[in-house]
Amino acid sequence: MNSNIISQENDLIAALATPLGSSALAVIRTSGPGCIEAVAALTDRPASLARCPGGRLRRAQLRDPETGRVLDDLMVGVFRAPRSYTGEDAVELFCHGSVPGVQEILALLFRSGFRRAEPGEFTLRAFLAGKVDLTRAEAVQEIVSARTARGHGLALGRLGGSVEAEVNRFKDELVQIMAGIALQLDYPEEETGQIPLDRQALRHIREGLLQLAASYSAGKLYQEGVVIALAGRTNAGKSSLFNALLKEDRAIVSDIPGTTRDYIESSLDFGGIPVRIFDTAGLRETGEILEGEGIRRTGQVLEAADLVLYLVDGVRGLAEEEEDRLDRAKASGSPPFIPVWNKADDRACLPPPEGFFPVSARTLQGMEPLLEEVVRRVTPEHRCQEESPVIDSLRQRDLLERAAAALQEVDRGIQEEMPVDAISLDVQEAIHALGEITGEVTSADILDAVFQQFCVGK
Ligand SMILES: Nc1nc2c(c(=O)[nH]1)N(C=O)[C@@H](CNc1ccc(C(=O)N[C@@H](CCC(=O)O)C(=O)O)cc1)CN2
Ligand SMILES: Nc1nc2c(ncn2[C@@H]2O[C@H](COP(=O)(O)OP(=O)(O)OP(=O)(O)O)[C@@H](O)[C@H]2O)c(=O)[nH]1
Ligand SMILES: [Mg+2]
Repeated sequence: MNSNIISQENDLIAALATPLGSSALAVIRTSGPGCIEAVAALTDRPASLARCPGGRLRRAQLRDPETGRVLDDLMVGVFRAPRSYTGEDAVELFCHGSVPGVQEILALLFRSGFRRAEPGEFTLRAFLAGKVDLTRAEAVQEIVSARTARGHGLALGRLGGSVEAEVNRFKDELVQIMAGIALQLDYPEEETGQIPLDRQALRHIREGLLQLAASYSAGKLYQEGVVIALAGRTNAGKSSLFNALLKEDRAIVSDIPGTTRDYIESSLDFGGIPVRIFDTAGLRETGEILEGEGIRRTGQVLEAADLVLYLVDGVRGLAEEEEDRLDRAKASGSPPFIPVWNKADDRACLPPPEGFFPVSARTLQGMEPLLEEVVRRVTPEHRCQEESPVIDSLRQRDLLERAAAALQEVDRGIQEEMPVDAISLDVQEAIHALGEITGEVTSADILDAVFQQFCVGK
């Protein structure tokens, strides 16, 4: 990875900001000092574009200056420093969404003084220009990768500065406390012998930090989601339940055991949690080669699953080897599973054993309690209040925990009546960690690590 991306701040950069594919429009983003003139020189109206005020759109033809060939008839968005996303001069090209067309335009830009933007480089520049703090910059990528409306809403809140505000509030309180300590260090003669540190206030800040850190489990859940697999013996009704959950006729259902030969995957939104759900080949001892491979692949899916819905055909009942399998899974706790008693609509259905959820994939009876249980099982213990921000960055969580640990040291220091200057070091450590979250204090390595995770063009 490019580790000196920050030192190339003045380069002209360009990237496609939309997916490469056939579409109504495609957006190519460019940024850097002089980029307006550089793009203008590639059009049929260079003078007018070079004089174009910021925040305006102009229609133009893009031409290859060497051959005079027209590459596209497009709209050009002009932004003038510092009033742009990056804080630099910037130009956006709204072209026709043609794959070869877009590729030709990018190639022209790369021959004309632009280089390909690194992942996240536009947002990195916005951060370096002081347009956004690091939590908002991270939120930009979190918005792009959100998979449910809920995840998207939480990320939008972070872009709006919900995490930045909260972290700065904690930091300001600590800076106040630090100021009190500094005063005491400056005027030791006025020392009362009593350290003017409000332990209660410090504890309160520490709890707030830990609560925000703990919100990561919820943030991660809404962002990354969970994997749920349907398992059970052949004919239990896995594919029927899969179709019922997806509300579409996706998997083949038949009364022939072994209908599903390989796993099938789909996506669902379970109360805002993005779910990847797998229907698998039914489990049974078999000598048949093809099915044996299907079962091997079922094993792989089950291992990777966060939660397994284990289906039993309630008409047939539990097989002996099945009871053993469930007992073992229960004892080891892995993979976590919910036992489901299917075909409850059938008059011949046996009463469900203790702990089983009776359902019918056919009539959908019993689905509600089952789905509630699924959501309950995948939701982390920590449920945050609706208004409080939820973080989705491991980096931010680690720094919050580091700040909280430093405050614990402060508390210990006060209790053990350590010298004030020693205690102040831990307060400073906490302030420093919070400053790293917002990017107030940071290093090139940290920035590289953060922006590497971005899309190109963001
Ligand atoms: N065409 C386009 N759409 C976009 C973006 C973009 O960069 N370009 N965005 C990118 O993610 C998002 C919007 N975010 C943006 C943030 C700041 C500025 C900007 O130019 N800010 C200037 C001027 C503000 C103004 O004129 O009112 C500034 O902050 O000074 C633009 C978009 C989503 N939609
Ligand atoms: N009465 C009743 N029949 C069901 C129900 N669910 C599934 N079936 C029937 O059971 C048979 C097997 O269903 P599938 O969904 O294909 O079962 P499976 O577990 O995917 O089977 P394999 O892919 O072979 O492992 C089909 O004939 C379904 O119509 C149910 O809730 N009630
Ligand atoms: Mg099946």
